[in-house]
Amino acid sequence: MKLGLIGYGAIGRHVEAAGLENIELVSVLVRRPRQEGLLTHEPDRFFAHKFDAVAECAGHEAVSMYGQRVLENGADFLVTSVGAFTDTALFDRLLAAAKASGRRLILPSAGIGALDILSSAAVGGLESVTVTVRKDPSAWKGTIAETLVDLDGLTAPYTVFDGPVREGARLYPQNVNISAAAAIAGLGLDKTRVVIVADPALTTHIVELEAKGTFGRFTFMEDVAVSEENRKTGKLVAMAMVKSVRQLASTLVVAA
Ligand SMILES: NC(=O)C1=CN([C@@H]2O[C@H](COP(=O)(O)OP(=O)(O)OC[C@H]3O[C@@H](n4cnc5c(N)ncnc54)[C@H](OP(=O)(O)O)[C@@H]3O)[C@@H](O)[C@H]2O)C=CC1
Ligand SMILES: O=C([O-])CC(=O)C(=O)O
Repeated sequence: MKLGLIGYGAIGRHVEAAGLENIELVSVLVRRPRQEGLLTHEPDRFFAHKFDAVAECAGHEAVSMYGQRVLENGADFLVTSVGAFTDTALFDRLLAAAKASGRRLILPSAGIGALDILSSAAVGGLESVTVTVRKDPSAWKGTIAETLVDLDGLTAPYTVFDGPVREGARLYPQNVNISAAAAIAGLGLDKTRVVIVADPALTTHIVELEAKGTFGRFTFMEDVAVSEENRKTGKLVAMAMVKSVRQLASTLVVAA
């Protein structure tokens, strides 16, 4: 199968570098102008290829700029920047494009676990779902958090957001896409709560997911090393994308 990649940063580079059996990576779309190897910044060059699947690891803007084109050209679209779907019109447009072309919009597990339990529990009905994301203050640089608190001066944990995922994932587009994935798997973007914390004691990303429903309840916690390339992104995300891409061409699929 032929794969396209959008984004060649902390996530995309690792997908390119990974062994992908039965998968040929044919082109990588980036933003800053360059043409080297498989890389191009020109969308028309990228879309001149025929893909079976395109994996986005680039950001919300890339989902809205290229998602429809990917699906209309007959490829499945794997989205890591799931927070882009806080824009309902975009989400509906991509779902309609996928349906019309008989392809799939795939939301990989990426930086969060337990989406398998959550989506199973949603079948029977959920009462409450909360995602808590804690990162060190540097991860919140360049975000609206800088207007709320002096990130460099923090000596104790500070909650920079507590509310519905639809708002939190829009305000922190590079940091809490996992909350949008959990919301879409479970109670939806408006009823799922996200708590976002800058914690100066941390050197890792701590993510907690708590859910209650007809099935019972579960709590999930992960303590994830920070990627060297991007302090906003955990190392698990690239590993998970390699797993999700490999599954596209794999005979055995675990945790689908
Ligand atoms: N679901 C999840 O668990 C997670 C999702 N994410 C999402 O993944 C995204 C990428 O993360 P990460 O790899 O750490 O980010 P990086 O900043 O390390 O890399 C981003 C890459 O995307 C490219 N890019 C950005 N915008 C565009 C665009 N409009 N068109 C084409 N290419 C573009 C950049 O191009 P260039 O090289 O030219 O600058 C760069 O190669 C995040 O912004 C976030 O939305 C991140 C972490 C977890
Ligand atoms: O890797 C993480 O910490 C999760 C992340 O950035 C995101 O969901 O956007």
